[in-house]
Amino acid sequence: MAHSVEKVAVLGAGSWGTAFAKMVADTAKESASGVSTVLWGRNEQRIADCVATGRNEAYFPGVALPESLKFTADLKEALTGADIVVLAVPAQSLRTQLEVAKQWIEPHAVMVSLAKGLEQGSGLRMSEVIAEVLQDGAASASAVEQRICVLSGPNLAKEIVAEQPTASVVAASTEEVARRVAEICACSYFRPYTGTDIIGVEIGGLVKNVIALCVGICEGKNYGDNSKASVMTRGLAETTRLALALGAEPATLSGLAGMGDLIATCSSPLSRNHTAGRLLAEGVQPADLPKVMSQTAESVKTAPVVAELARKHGVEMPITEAVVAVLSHRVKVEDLAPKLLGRSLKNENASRA
Ligand SMILES: NC(=O)C1=CN([C@@H]2O[C@H](COP(=O)(O)OP(=O)(O)OC[C@H]3O[C@@H](n4cnc5c(N)ncnc54)[C@H](O)[C@@H]3O)[C@@H](O)[C@H]2O)C=CC1
Ligand SMILES: O=C(CO)COP(=O)(O)O
Repeated sequence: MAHSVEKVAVLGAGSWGTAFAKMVADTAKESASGVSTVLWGRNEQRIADCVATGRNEAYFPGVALPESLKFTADLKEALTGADIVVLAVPAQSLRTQLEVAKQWIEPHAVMVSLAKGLEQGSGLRMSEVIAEVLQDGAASASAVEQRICVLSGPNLAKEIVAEQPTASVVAASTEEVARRVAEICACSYFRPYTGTDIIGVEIGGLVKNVIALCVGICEGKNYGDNSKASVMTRGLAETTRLALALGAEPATLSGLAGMGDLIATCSSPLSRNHTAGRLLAEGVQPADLPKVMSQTAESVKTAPVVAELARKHGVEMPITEAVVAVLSHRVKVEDLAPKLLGRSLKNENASRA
C-alpha cells in the first residue's frame, strides 16, 4: 500500500493551512526529501498575490513563505498526483469542499484533517465526514478509513509561522499511515507524535475550543487565574467524559491533543475561540461575532453540536451547556458563573470520567 510521498496538497489558504504548508515545505527542504508542496485557496486574487509576493499578507503580513511552496487556485492542479491531501478548511465547509474535490483526489492519497469541529446537522467528526464523502461503490469502507488521518495539538498558527518549537499528534487507524504523515511535517520547529486514537485526538481538539470560549468570557469579565484554571480543569474532565463515551483512550486526553491544546488555547490571546468569549463578555452579540472577527472561531457553531452529542450519549457537560446557553441568549454572560457554581455538590474524581 505504501506509496512514497512526492507531492503534498494543502487545501485552504487561511491561517492554519498557510502555516501547515510552510511547515511541509520547510520539512522537505531540511530533509532534502524532494517532496513538493502546493497550497490551494479558493480566492483567485489572494492566490495571485501569494504567487506575486511569496507571502500570504491577509493572514501573515510580512512573513516570507518558502520559495519551494507553490500556490494555486486550481483544485485539479493541486490534487493531481498528490499523495497526501491536507484539509485546512473550517469544519462546516469541509463536506462541500470535499464533494467538489473528490473527483481529482488520487485513490491512494492519504487525507489529513486539520479542522477542529463537529459538523452541524450530522454531528459527525471530520474523519467521519471524510469517510462518508470518499466512500463510493469503488472503495470499501475500511480501505477509505485506512487513508484518513487527523492532526491536532497546541498549534497556534501564528507561533508556528514564527518557527517557535511546537509538538502535536497525528492519529490514523494504523501507526504506519500516521508515521507517513508525521514525516512530512517533522522539522526543526515541529515535532509530531503518532498514534491510533483518532476519536480522542479529534474530541480533545474540538471541545477545547468550547472551553476556551468560556475562559475568554472569564477574561472579558476580569475574573482571575483561579476562575480560568477551574474552567480549564473541569473542562478537561467533561472533554474526557465525552471522549471515553465515544471510545477514546484516556491517555490521549492528558496528552498534547487534550490537555496540551487546552492550555495553549485557553491561555493565549492569539486564540480566536478565546477571543470570541472575551468579545461576548464585552457585549458583542453572538450573531455579530463573524463580522467582528475576520477568522474562524469553530466553537460558536460546534458547541451546540457537542452538547447534542453528549446528551445522546448520556454524558454531562455543564460548561459546554452553559456556553450553548450564552450563545443562544438563554443565559447572560454575567449569569454564567452562578449557573456553573450553583450546581449540586459532587465528588471531584467520581465525576471526572
Ligand atoms: N489557526 C490556527 O491556529 C489553527 C486552526 N485550526 C483549525 O483549522 C481549521 C481552519 O482554521 P483557520 O485556518 O484558522 O481558519 P481561517 O479562518 O484562518 O481560514 C479558513 C480558510 O478557509 C477558507 N474557506 C472557508 N470555506 C471554504 C470553502 N468552502 N472552500 C474553500 N475554502 C474555504 C477561507 O476562505 C479561509 O481562507 C479550523 O477548524 C481551526 O479550528 C487548528 C489548529 C490551529
Ligand atoms: O486550535 C488552535 C490551537 O491549537 C487554534 O485555536 P483558535 O482556533 O481558537 O485560534
